[in-house]
Amino acid sequence: MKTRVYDDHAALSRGAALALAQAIGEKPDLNIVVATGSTPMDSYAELAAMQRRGEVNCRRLHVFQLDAYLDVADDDPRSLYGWMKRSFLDPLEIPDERVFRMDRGNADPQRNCDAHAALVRARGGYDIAVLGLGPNGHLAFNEPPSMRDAPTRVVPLSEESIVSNARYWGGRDRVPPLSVTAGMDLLLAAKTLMLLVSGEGKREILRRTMAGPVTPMVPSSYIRETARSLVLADKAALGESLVHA
Ligand SMILES: N[C@@H]1[C@@H](O)[C@H](O)[C@@H](COP(=O)(O)O)O[C@@H]1O
Repeated sequence: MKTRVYDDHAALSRGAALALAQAIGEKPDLNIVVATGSTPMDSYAELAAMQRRGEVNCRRLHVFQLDAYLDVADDDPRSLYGWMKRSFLDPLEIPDERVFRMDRGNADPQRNCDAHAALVRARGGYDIAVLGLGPNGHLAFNEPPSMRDAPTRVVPLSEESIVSNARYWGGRDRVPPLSVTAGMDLLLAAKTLMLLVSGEGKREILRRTMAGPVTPMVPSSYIRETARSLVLADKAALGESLVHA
């Protein structure tokens, strides 16, 4: 695991966009899986601004969906696909045929998960995973406890995730209770795993991610086991002890 420290959220977003642009410049059709959530939104906007200036071309990327709420249709604006479309696919002008959704059309959602994981593997795995850090250390919707080899699967949302997503749904009772998520196995196998972390509210869980025990109770702690992981964090998230570590 490597760490890059940024002064604030704006610098983190520019740094993440630059890192992505460099990788895309080297391999324009790379396989990327992208988080929704608030943290990476400005990074995606920076990347889109770079594309408008002709500094990067993201139109040939292969984009994989990271997670989804079960039983929420893709055309619902609150779906995670809808969020990815607005924040990443549309601004970067990525055509539909280069996007791999977590197809939830099958009556058996686990079969969809298995098929999606097989597709990711058949296409060579993720080159880049852009991830956010859940309040309880979840990556995508790999809620604690999740082992390092947890597969792509249906997962009930944890209480922490329900609370943190309640603002998007108009109250905790309206948050969909089930999700599908890319597995820890796929995410940890990414050639580059970028974890974006911003703000003081993430300080304690980032400390546990980087310096606590490696444990299924903090799924994000497994990123320490691979040299292919990169934490991009602002000083507010890192706090004094980790900034100077
Ligand atoms: N399932 C999503 C994750 O993909 C996201 O990365 C994380 C952090 O979200 P945020 O960046 O808003 O803190 O929580 C959500 O529940």
